Amino acid sequence: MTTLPSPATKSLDGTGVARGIRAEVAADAVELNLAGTTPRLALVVATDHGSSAWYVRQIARAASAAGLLCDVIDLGPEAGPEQIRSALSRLSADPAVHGIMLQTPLPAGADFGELAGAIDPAKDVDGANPVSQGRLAAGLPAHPPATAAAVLALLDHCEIPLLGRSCVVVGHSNVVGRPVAQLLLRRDATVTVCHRHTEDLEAYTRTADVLVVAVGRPGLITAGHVGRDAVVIDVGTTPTPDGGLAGDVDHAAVDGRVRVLSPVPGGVGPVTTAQLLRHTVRSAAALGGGR
Ligand SMILES: Nc1nc(=O)c2c([nH]1)NC[C@@H]1CN(c3ccc(C(=O)N[C@@H](CCC(=O)O)C(=O)O)cc3)C=[N+]21
Repeated sequence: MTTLPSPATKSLDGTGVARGIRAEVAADAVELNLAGTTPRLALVVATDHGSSAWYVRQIARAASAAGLLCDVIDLGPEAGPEQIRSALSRLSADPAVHGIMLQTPLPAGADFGELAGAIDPAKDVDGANPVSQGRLAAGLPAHPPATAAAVLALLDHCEIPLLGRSCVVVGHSNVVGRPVAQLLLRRDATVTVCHRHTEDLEAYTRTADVLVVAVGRPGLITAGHVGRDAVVIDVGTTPTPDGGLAGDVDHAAVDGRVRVLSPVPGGVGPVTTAQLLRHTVRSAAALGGGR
């Protein structure tokens, strides 16, 4: 009997996938512009958090390169809930705006779900309104959160089969874990959702053909948590003291053990930004009107 060599791990190229999506978005934006609609995305910011500021700059740059307009409405970290709500309501009523995103984190006392209720679901390009989340769960058309959509875009890019497969999602946040589970269910995967109170996490994650981890705890997933041949999507992005980013997966420990692994940085992150733009051109096409 010979021992099989450990499988080589393929690293997912999120940057390349994002580039492809941005090219599609740019082509769609040309068509929309010719038809008289310039897709317009509005970002509402009420935080001075570094990760949000970085993301806002990134979105603005990618939007302008793809032929979309992007407005940043910076209300400052002291903004009150009513101020945020009225900005979202005004943008929802503005026919020139096709996409609206409320950045997290929010000031203390502001509830994300409550405020996102003021975003017109037709413009809710980051799937934040509880109505969008409900529609997603009910299998109705809705934009999923961009990060959740990015996870599926990466899996689809590699043609990972989902129907009937064991998919384990670690993390049950409204921005990633829950909507990813809903998207996987829509594809008839067998979905298990684990979270901070799950006992014996490894027992679940080891069974996964596809493992999606989105909790924000570096090193949570290590060699004992993954089966050979698993496809692992690492959604964590925790800043490290040296100015880098750490995912939730111990990449050195699982490398060579799993079949596919999405890196951090360069995995889900860049696809998230591209997906937000994709949702915006889709909304612009559906809404039309107003330049
Ligand atoms: N409502 C809401 N939805 C969000 O999705 C949301 C938000 N608020 N607030 C801020 C955070 C931050 N965020 C990132 C997206 C992409 C990268 C990204 O592309 N990162 C690069 C690397 C960045 C680097 O090198 O520093 C990567 O992963 O390769 C990072 C962070 C989305 N956020």
